[in-house]
Amino acid sequence: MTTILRTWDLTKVYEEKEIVRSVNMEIKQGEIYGFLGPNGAGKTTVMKMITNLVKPTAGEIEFFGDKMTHRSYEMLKRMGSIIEYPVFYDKLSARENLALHGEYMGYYDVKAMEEALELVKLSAVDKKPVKQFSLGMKQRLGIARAVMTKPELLILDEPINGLDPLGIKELREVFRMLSREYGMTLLISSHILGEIEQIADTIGVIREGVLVEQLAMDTIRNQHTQYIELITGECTKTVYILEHKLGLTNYKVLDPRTIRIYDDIPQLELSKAMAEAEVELESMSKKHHSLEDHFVELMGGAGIA
Ligand SMILES: Nc1ncnc2c1ncn2[C@@H]1O[C@H](COP(=O)(O)OP(=O)(O)OP(=O)(O)O)[C@@H](O)[C@H]1O
Repeated sequence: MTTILRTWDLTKVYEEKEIVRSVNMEIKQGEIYGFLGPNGAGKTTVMKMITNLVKPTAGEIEFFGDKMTHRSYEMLKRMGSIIEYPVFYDKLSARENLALHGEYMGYYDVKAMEEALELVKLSAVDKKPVKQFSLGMKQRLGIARAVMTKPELLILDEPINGLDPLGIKELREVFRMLSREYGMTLLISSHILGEIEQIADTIGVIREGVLVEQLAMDTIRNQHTQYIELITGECTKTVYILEHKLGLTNYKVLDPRTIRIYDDIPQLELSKAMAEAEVELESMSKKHHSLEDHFVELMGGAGIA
């Protein structure tokens, strides 16, 4: 897969504080990259640097292998974005807004405009001024405006923020359509895991300006599947059996009574070994380590789900 965007040690300092710290992000062509992190983690700042709204303090950004500078106008034309809230002429209709934008961008193409409105299901909303639009409609119009010029990379900062469940569902369908049918690459930020995990191919997690994880969703799902949880009053003895009798290494002692085993071992074999060593177990159960658990751990307990 071709890399469309890569950042090398991207850093931003505001008032002597590193808001973004050496971020190495890699976005592949055609994927949906979910950029996840709690409020204030630095997502918007990274996106602003990518779209040339803010100058990096250090580090580099490459778009299709070419280094970006603040004069890379041709590269920037190949990106579409909505950073923070989209602003419109609110007395004008959706079509009038798109037409104005097209003229301004030197890209007046009625067919592209109609296609964009169709894509976000706004083509039937004819004369209504934008000020009468719901938040979801405004977000969709923002997307229509951003995709009208057929960008290769679409950057959306918290597009789902404030939307009701129906609005979220509609937007998700738009994202999938853009990715699958138009082959567009999407970088979407959110502080809510549930919104991102359903659509992202890759997830990048940012915490206090540091990219703490960047992995394919499939890998994350496979890594965090099942484990066996043991509750026992004889933790030390149990650990000894796990290591020396069963040769297990991938386990975690959660507290003096709870052990989680991530190694793949049949429960029967485990209980037999414990019985032979006369270890008393209060319980043994197979459990699922949810993605939510994983991300909450990764964020150091910050609620992002
Ligand atoms: N121009 C600025 N000057 C000083 N500090 C700033 C500036 N812009 C952002 N910050 C600070 O940088 C930090 C990261 O902000 P940023 O908006 O990038 O985070 P975020 O992850 O997008 O969060 P949110 O979802 O709340 O916008 C915050 O602490 C913010 O106060």
